[in-house]
Amino acid sequence: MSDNSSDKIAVVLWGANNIFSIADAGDDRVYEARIKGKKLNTGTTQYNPLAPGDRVVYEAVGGPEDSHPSAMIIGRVDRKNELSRWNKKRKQDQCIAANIDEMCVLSSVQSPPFRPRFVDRALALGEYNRLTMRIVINKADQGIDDELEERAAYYRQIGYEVSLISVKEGVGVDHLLDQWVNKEILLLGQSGVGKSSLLQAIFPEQDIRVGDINMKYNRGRHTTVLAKAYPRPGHRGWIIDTPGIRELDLYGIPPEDLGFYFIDFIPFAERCGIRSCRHVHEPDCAVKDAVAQGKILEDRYDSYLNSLIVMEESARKSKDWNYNKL
Ligand SMILES: Nc1nc2c(ncn2[C@@H]2O[C@H](COP(=O)(O)OP(=O)(O)OP(=O)(O)O)[C@@H](O)[C@H]2O)c(=O)[nH]1
Ligand SMILES: [Zn+2]
Repeated sequence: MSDNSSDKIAVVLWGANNIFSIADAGDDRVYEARIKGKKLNTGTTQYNPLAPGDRVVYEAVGGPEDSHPSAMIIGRVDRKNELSRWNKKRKQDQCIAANIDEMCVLSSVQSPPFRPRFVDRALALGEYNRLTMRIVINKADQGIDDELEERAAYYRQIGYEVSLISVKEGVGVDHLLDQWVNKEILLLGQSGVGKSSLLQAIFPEQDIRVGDINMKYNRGRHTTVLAKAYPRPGHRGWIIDTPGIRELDLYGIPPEDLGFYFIDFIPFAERCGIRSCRHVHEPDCAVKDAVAQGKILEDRYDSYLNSLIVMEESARKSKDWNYNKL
């Protein structure tokens, strides 16, 4: 549905078992909300009708004096974009977050070491979903070696923002926050890179241990809180944490299209001898030539091959794989 000027609109912060936490910038309140009539008409077949970042039209239940305000959700405002994944158990598409202004791929210099495969997979997924992306490398206090320096320079050269920060030493965090004013940011990162530490630094008054939510609403059911939005003071933007995302797969992308989502390949791929070139063993492959000439970073090509093998494997194995999502 599209929003009407008289509607009350709130942002979904998170949800579990059809109970949603929604925040209205207008009255600066957070409501515990349920869907009116149990089912929301969203026009999609996703497992979850709402995800963090969704704008919803709602009606407050009770008065403004209520210390635990509750609400009924009447509709969902059309999404400008979304990131979803395949829920293997339910065999259904599951939205991680909606209306994302920037997807931030968080990694670290050491412990855990910088993982280019994860970063490149995340970038491909973001490209596929037409998201704007930033790479943030935390733990800069541990010292950046030449290899990582080269990698960061390459990412910048192909068009991604790269930020080097140290949450521990407070370096770079304020600059990031300046860039994120009035934006909705989705944070993705592997365990241990400092995602909770970053969130805690940004929201010192919040208790970032997300396990609590799961325990409260998760008894006997198998719902994981995939993502949770934190509104910045004064609703000057939202930051969405993804505690329930342990791994990323390139859901939705047909393996033969993967090359389109490695943006540094695109100018070369147009010159490949075969139109449907996968840039593996095909003759006259301009992408492979560019790798040999150092125009494409070899390690990015390794990331591509690595993902392609995994995707082709799972496409063969699984009939659940939804090839024709788009
Ligand atoms: N040296 C250094 N250590 C950091 C920095 N930021 C976080 N750490 C440490 O890295 C470890 C992991 O940080 P967390 O914030 O728990 O990482 P996480 O990404 O939330 O990991 P999970 O909780 O497993 O998802 C902790 O011991 C932090 O103190 C940093 O900038 N520099
Ligand atoms: Zn090719």
